[in-house]
Amino acid sequence: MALRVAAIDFLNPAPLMWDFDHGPRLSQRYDVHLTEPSQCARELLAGRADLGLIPVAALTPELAIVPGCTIASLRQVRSIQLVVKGTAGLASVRTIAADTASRSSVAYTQVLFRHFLKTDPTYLPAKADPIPMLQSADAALLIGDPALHALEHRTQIEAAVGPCQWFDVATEWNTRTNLPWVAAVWAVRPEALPTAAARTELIEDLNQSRLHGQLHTEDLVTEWQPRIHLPAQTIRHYLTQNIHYTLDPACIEAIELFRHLAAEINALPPLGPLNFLQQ
Ligand SMILES: C=C(O[C@@H]1C=C(C(=O)O)C=C[C@H]1O)C(=O)O
Repeated sequence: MALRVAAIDFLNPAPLMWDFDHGPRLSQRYDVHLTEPSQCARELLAGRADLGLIPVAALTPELAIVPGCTIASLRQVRSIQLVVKGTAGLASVRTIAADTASRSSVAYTQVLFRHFLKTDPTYLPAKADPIPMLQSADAALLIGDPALHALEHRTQIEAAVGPCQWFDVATEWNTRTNLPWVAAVWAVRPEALPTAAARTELIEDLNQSRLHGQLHTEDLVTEWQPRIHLPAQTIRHYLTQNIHYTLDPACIEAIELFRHLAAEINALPPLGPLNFLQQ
């Protein structure tokens, strides 16, 4: 039976998805469903998917992280923007309209304000549409492709709502912790992979797909340009410089610190030691 996969319908996971999207090899063994990050986590946790590319904010002790792949950023991610109206900076923010597609970025923003800045803004769930968001709150938290588009349309947005300051949430985290910012990992319900052979095959499939995707950046730029309507150079830079795809020791340390701080401020339940899928 094919493994049911919940994956994210944004540009950033595209390199991880290369082998799923190109050629029949994986399409026979995996049944992929694309949705938004918060929904991927819901599907995995409800047992409607066996494997999910899920926000690190949604990890639970029952799930196992598949080693090797991540959606992270070493410094500037571009696609997680906290747009603050006016010029008074982060300290002035009392209300944030937040994209409901996000789990990790909302929790990182809560850590930023409550732990680091010692303020506690209110979050207003919103659709990813910067002008109405900024008309209804002091700030807007945009994630994924809508954030990349908003950056391209800064002038129009500021013409409608007035001058804004644009904060890159990954940079804010990295400046304060000296660690990468980690958004998502592949996670699995371990009971879906009862044999060592199945676990080894999954780890190899996902890591091979990442390596192949990273070797095909120019093909991804060509494929995504008509889909996302961004300049080729922006897509290329995003896939090669903004997003970091390897779940290395610094990323693991970052997940641990993020979940520890998020639990301390009661933004997320405590997670305990990270659980990795063993071969
Ligand atoms: C880098 C990004 O990371 C995404 C953001 C997530 C979140 O905020 O919960 C989850 C998964 C990632 O694909 C992005 O979408 O911009």
